Amino acid sequence: MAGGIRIKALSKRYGQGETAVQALRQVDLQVAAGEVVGLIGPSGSGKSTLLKCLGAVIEPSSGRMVLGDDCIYDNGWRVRDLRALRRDRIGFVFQAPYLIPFLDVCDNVALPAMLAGTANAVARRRAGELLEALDVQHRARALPAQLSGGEQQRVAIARGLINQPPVILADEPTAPLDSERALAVIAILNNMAQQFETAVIVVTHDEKIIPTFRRLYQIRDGQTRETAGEGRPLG
Ligand SMILES: Nc1ncnc2c1ncn2[C@@H]1O[C@H](COP(=O)(O)OP(=O)(O)OP(=O)(O)O)[C@@H](O)[C@H]1O
Repeated sequence: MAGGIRIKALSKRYGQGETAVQALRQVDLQVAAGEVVGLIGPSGSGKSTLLKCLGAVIEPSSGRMVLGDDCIYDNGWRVRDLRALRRDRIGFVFQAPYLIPFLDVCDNVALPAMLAGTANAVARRRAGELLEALDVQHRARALPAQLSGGEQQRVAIARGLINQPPVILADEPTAPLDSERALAVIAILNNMAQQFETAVIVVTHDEKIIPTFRRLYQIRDGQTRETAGEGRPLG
């Protein structure tokens, strides 16, 4: 597989001895470039732990993860610079947009590219293109507080895409949005996935968007099960 992400027999245990918690047990998951999958499961089932392992925020206890053609973890071995990996190859979209209040929309989007060493003018031009693709270019000079919730979330998606990461991890990206805006965000993630060949994983409890996924992973007690989704059309 040229792009995308896959994990094999990934396990994560927190702590030691009697108080240890086995949060993930031999999880397998595979998302191709251009694909959007849902990850659902009850509270405490391991969703956040899985997302943090996929995002190289925490290290799994065992198992293998491959991003594109590169092995990231392999049973105790790991790539040296997880920080660079997170910055350059993983896009995060959260429930709250976490925009920087004193930077305008364009600079909020451009910042991760600037931090990765892209010249400011190039980063801002790329930010402008993404804002256009997400239909918020008219708000480029506004401060985040001047935007609606849906606009802020689109800006956060643009920021997640600025370094053209092969993987986007979205944690409850539609929770605060009404039905129409929630479906619009999922439509955008689908378009972006296809346009930029990005693998997108959406953790969600949101009943409004679950029927839109073609493929879902259900997680329970740290184990995943792959199911076919309804794949309901988005527009
Ligand atoms: N840092 C930690 N130390 C110890 N145990 C943890 C830690 N983080 C999570 N856990 C435990 O691991 C299990 C999985 O937690 P996780 O946060 O991944 O679940 P979740 O599905 O994301 O839950 P929610 O939907 O409530 O956020 C739970 O039993 C939780 O108590």
